[in-house]
Amino acid sequence: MTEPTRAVAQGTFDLLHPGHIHYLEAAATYADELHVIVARRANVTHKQPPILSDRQRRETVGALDVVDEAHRGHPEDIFVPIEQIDPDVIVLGHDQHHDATAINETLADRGVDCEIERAGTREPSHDAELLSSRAIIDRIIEQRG
Ligand SMILES: Cc1cc2nc3c(=O)[nH]c(=O)nc-3n(C[C@H](O)[C@H](O)[C@H](O)COP(=O)(O)O)c2cc1C
Ligand SMILES: Nc1ncnc2c1ncn2[C@@H]1O[C@H](COP(=O)(O)OP(=O)(O)OP(=O)(O)O)[C@@H](O)[C@H]1O
Repeated sequence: MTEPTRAVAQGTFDLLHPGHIHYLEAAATYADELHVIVARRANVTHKQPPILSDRQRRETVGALDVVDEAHRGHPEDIFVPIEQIDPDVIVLGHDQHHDATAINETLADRGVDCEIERAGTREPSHDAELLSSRAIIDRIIEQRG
């Protein structure tokens, strides 16, 4: 019997919304199993840190039907979980700043044979739909602050 293929998605996943679901469902189409790496709070330096703890974000993402396993990210070396999961494909989010060429070079250096793909964008389906954790926080501050 052949081994199931594995896709990896990754991100912060603070305050889940339909944009996250869209990304995870898109990533799941690339393989038999979807593994998600949830970024450590200390590594979220390109924007405001998440409201929810590392553990809560991992447990919530892991409870979604589309996700086979959610992993807490490594604190120092983001390629350690990748080496452990040994995916067939890493699916980047539509707006993620990561450079696919640089990731490919590191994967080759570390002996991981893996493709890089990029998921598409989910547009709002109605006026009030919020597809960003930051936008949800702004709405809370505006309405309850
Ligand atoms: C291939 C890959 C592996 C990653 N692994 C980790 C990890 O082990 N630990 C971690 O804290 N973040 C990890 N990240 C997440 C990044 O550190 C970054 O915080 C994340 O991409 C933020 O995405 P967002 O702005 O879409 O939430 C990884 C990112 C990539 C592209
Ligand atoms: N509207 C969307 N369409 C497609 N993918 C999305 C959408 N929103 C988020 N994602 C994807 O979900 C993953 C995790 O996203 P992240 O945790 O950064 O959420 P976010 O809501 O975009 O955050 P923030 O609002 O704080 O920037 C990323 O790969 C991101 O590209």
